[in-house]
Amino acid sequence: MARGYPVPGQAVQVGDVATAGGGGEQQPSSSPAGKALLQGDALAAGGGDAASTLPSDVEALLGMKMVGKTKFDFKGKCEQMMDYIKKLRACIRAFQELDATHTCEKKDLMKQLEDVKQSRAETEEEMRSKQDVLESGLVELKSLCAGLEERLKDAEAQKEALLLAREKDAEALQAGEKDQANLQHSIETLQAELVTSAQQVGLLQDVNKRLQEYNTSLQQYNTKLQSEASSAAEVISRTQKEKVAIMENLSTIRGHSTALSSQLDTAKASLQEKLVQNKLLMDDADRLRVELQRISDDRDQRATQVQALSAENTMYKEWSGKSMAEVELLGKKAVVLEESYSSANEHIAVLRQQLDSAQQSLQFARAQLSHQKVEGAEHQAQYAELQERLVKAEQKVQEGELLRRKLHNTILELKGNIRVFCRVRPLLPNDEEKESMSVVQYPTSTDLQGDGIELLQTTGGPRHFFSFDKVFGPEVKQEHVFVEISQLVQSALDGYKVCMFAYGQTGSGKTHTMLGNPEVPGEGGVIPRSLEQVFQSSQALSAQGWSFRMQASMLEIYNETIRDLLAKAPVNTESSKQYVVKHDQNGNTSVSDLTLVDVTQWKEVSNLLHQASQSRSVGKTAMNEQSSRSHCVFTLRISGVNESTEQQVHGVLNLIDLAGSERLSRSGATGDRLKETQAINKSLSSLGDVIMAIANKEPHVPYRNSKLTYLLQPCLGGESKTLMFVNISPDSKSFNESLCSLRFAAKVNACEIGIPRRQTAQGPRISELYSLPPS
Ligand SMILES: Nc1ncnc2c1ncn2[C@@H]1O[C@H](COP(=O)(O)OP(=O)(O)OP(=O)(O)O)[C@@H](O)[C@H]1O
Repeated sequence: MARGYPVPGQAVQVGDVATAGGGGEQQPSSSPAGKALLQGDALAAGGGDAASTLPSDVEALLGMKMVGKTKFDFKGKCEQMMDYIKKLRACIRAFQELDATHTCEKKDLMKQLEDVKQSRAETEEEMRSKQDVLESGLVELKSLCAGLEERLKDAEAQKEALLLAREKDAEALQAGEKDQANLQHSIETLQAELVTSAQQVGLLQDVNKRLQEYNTSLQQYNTKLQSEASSAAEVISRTQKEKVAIMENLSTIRGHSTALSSQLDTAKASLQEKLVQNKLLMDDADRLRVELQRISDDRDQRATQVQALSAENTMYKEWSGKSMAEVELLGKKAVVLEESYSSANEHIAVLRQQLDSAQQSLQFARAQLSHQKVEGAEHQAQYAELQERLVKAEQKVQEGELLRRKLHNTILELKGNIRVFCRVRPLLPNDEEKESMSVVQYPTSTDLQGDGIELLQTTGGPRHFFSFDKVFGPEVKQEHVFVEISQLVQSALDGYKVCMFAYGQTGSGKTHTMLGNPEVPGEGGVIPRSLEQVFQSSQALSAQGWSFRMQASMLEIYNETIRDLLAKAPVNTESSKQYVVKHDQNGNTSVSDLTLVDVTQWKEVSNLLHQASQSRSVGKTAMNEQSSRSHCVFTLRISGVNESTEQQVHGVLNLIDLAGSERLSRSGATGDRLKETQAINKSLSSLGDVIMAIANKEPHVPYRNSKLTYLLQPCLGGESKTLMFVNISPDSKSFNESLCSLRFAAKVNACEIGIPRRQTAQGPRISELYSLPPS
């Protein structure tokens, strides 16, 4: 830790609390002394490779013993000590440089890591968006393609239906044509038949005519035969007459008559034959007439048929004409459909081309993606490597930090000073001035960063610079504050007496720092965090044979009276008890009648803290809604035994939230509040007197002037490792109080109280047996 230590002899004022003395207020300066120390120093000479050689050297350095020429060669020992401190400082500077290098390297690595992360995130984002676009395009194309394929299917189905219909129509047409041809043929046949029938009719008419003629001739022949029969009868009569005559000539004529009778019979037979023939001819004529009638009927029927067929033919011709039109229409439709089919085919081809190109671009994108995945994997590997390096760097930084703290602690132990941490609270909404301005500034020069604080009045005037072991700004969280004190807490388990107290004006954040709000995660202050750490570490140590007994007590000093905050009876009613503070020869402090509670885990302590907070004297003041009107002391006594090594340790952890100093002129307190304020200011003033006496190395230190200073005697007198938080309100109205507090803290910081003692039988420090939680 590179910080300017107070220059002895410089004027310090402790304001209301402390009187003027030598001190810690400084002008800002970066000390070149450290560099000078390094020059010629064996450790610093390592330069760039100090990191590799330093830890073992440091261990050697830490193990170094001061040996004088003789037992009483204090001067020699002192010189060695000074030399040793110089080396340690040089070592710390080397570690700080190493630390700075590691921090830079860490920052670089973090930056690289961030860059890689960002570029990777960008690439991934780009790829993702590209992939999204392509995938959405592909999905669109696929859906379009699917739509078109569906349409194509529909069109094909339509086309097939149309082709089927066309085929059917063509078949129907063919059938129609066939029918037409058949009909034509049958018409022709019928026409031929008609012609034949007409010819037959003509023939039959001819036959009829000829038969009529034949009939007429037969009738004429009959008439002739009848005329011949009458002429034959006349002949007979004449013959008769002649018979007579002839009878006379009968014999003659009889012969002649028999001849004539036979001739008549023959004629009669021939006539009969002719009649039969006539009848037959008449029958023939009738039959022919009937036949003619049938033929003419047939002809009529055929003519009707022909007419019907010609009508049917005409109708069919009309119908076939119509179906031809339909066929034509269907053909046209088919042509149109074929056209749309071919255009759909073309469209599909175009879409297929598009799909192909989209698939190609998708493939390309996939290739790009896989390429980028490979790149991503490379980035990942780089990232992992960087992270590994980062982890290593962080480890180095942590190791360096641990070693730095160890060295720093060793120096402080050797110096025998009270350590002082300054904490500035943020401006609060209820700070008196609405537009209150901070009067606090922090030096930015690297060797003072985190250690320096400047106070300057808003109205101008001189700057007041102070440096402490650590300065926490308003933004610093509880956990970061605790990181800085965790080593000190650990010392309690090592058998040291550890005392931490918070000092500052009322409302400056003492209770916030010491107790905080343990119920809210991350808001717990030093007390809950220290106890949690102690319990955790003691549990971890049980694996190495350690068993611990821990006892907690809590008291408050209110109006110079001690009150037991863990007493069963209410604090105000147990007046009979006399709480007397005693210190034994080993520097152990006890308070008679004080309740001691065995605790084994944080939960139990948490309940105790809750109980104590109910009993504590708290009131509303003009400066703080919840002002602590007493000094509150939490004590944890730790006794540890290691059965395997027979080691014993007895540590004490004192955590004190002091009441806040306040100016009566500002607080305007009256009545009980006035009495409280006066008691608080008196005890704080006694604390200032004690500090002044120690700082001035006076033979008498007035510890007994107040209960507080008497209780804190072992802590202030060099028996314990002591740390003081000086809490500051940054508002301009609190300038004077802040200046007083800082001056007092600087004085405390300059006090040499001696080297703390460890109460243990033997063996290494417990904290060396296990690693501390990472800071
Ligand atoms: N570092 C901080 N961050 C945020 N708030 C803080 C901080 N320090 C103090 N406060 C707030 O400031 C107020 C006063 O703080 P706190 O009660 O701790 O002061 P105090 O010094 O204990 O006062 P008193 O002496 O009167 O008891 C509280 O509301 C507290 O929450």
